[in-house]
Amino acid sequence: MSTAPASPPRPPETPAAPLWPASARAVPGGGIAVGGVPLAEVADRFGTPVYVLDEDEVRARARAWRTALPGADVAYAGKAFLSRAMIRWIEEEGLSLDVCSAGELELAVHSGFPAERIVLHGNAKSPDDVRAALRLGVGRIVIDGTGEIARLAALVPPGTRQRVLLRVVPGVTAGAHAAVRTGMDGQKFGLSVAGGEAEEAVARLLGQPRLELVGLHCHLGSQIAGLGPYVSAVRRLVPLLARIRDRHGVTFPELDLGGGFAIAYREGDPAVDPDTYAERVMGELTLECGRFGLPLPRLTVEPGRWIAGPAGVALYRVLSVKSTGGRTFVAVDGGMSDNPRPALYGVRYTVRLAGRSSTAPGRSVTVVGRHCEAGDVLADDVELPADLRPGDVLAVPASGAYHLSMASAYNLVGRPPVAAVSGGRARLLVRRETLADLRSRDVGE
Ligand SMILES: Cc1ncc(COP(=O)(O)O)c(C=O)c1O
Ligand SMILES: N[C@@H](CCCC[NH3+])C(=O)O
Repeated sequence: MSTAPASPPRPPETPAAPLWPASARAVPGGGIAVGGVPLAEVADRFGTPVYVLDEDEVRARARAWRTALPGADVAYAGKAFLSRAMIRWIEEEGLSLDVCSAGELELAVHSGFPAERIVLHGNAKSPDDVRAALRLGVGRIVIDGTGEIARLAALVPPGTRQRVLLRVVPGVTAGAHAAVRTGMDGQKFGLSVAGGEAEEAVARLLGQPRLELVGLHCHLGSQIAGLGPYVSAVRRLVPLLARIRDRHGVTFPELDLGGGFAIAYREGDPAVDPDTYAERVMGELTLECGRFGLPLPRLTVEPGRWIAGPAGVALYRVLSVKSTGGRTFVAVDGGMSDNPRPALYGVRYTVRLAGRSSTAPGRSVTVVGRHCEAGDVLADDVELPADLRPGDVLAVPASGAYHLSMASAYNLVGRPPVAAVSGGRARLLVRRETLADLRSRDVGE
């Protein structure tokens, strides 16, 4: 008999987190409502698959970081999910915005986001990215490599200075999957602290009159469930700041510790709590700066998943229910084209019947997508009612981050729409990608 693997120990500062937006309610007579709107209604009105985004949840989550870290700069990482409405909410909540391409940047600025509150990242910024950043006047550009320094300086108009941060690699291993661990040497982002490349780049940057180096940046990785890695990063970066002060007589006004804060995907998963982050990480930063006689820099954090993820619920319709080889497969009308995360990182989700009630007993099923890969699995061994049938609406919580922003046109299915819910009303934010959209790009013979 096989025994279930023990769940990994949860760091004490990361409590189990709710899976659903705070507004989620059971609908009398069956189903689930979010933002005061029954999910079955959203599915009927906009079709499936459809992504539901709870506006109040996004705003509350954005505010949670600002409240936990008064005086700090909270930059939403737009790669998690970006749309005009999202940009407006983030702007109205007083956050900054982290972008990593001319595309994200142009959308933000053309949606009215103030360019001076934008931070541009990227390990391989194209000439278009850099030109757009300078033309639109972004607040800060994060230098990721030594070769970028002279190239950027050459493009800055004479008589002006561009504020920059330098992305460094503190040598901290953290993150839920190898593909999203960026805090240690041996991966493509940033410059090594241990190898000396970071200090060498600081010296070069300080020699560029058109660049104003305002601080260091690091981003350790994503879906980091504990705070230990952030504390370790502070312990590596503050001594570096002291060495820079001793060598160059410069103290930086800013320190950007990136994002990466974990959310829950399944019942019992841990998540980072902003207040505990503030206590532990600001506490450590204050202590370390005091130890080295450095003034406290203004902290920047860059939460992406933590703000957008739990505010999103994906809705699918069941297309087939099939028992074969000892398993029951429930296939839905979306999958790895709208959510590539299970295939990329082996993540498994929570799935609930959302459109009706059922008194049937539960049975264990595997919820799969409609794409042509056996790895297109949304959830393994989840309990769903035994009377589940084609046409039923299923809801997948924690779907707001890194689904649609990484969605593809695989199998020419078309990317799903996004509907915002708030105060009992639903409205379309992003329309469905149609077959006509897909055909219109195909211009050759
Ligand atoms: C530089 C940078 N900042 C912030 C983030 C946001 O990460 P997360 O969505 O895990 O908070 C990322 C992505 O991992 C990133 O690359
Ligand atoms: N795309 C990853 C996170 C990477 C964050 C970007 N640096 C995910 O879905 O979990």
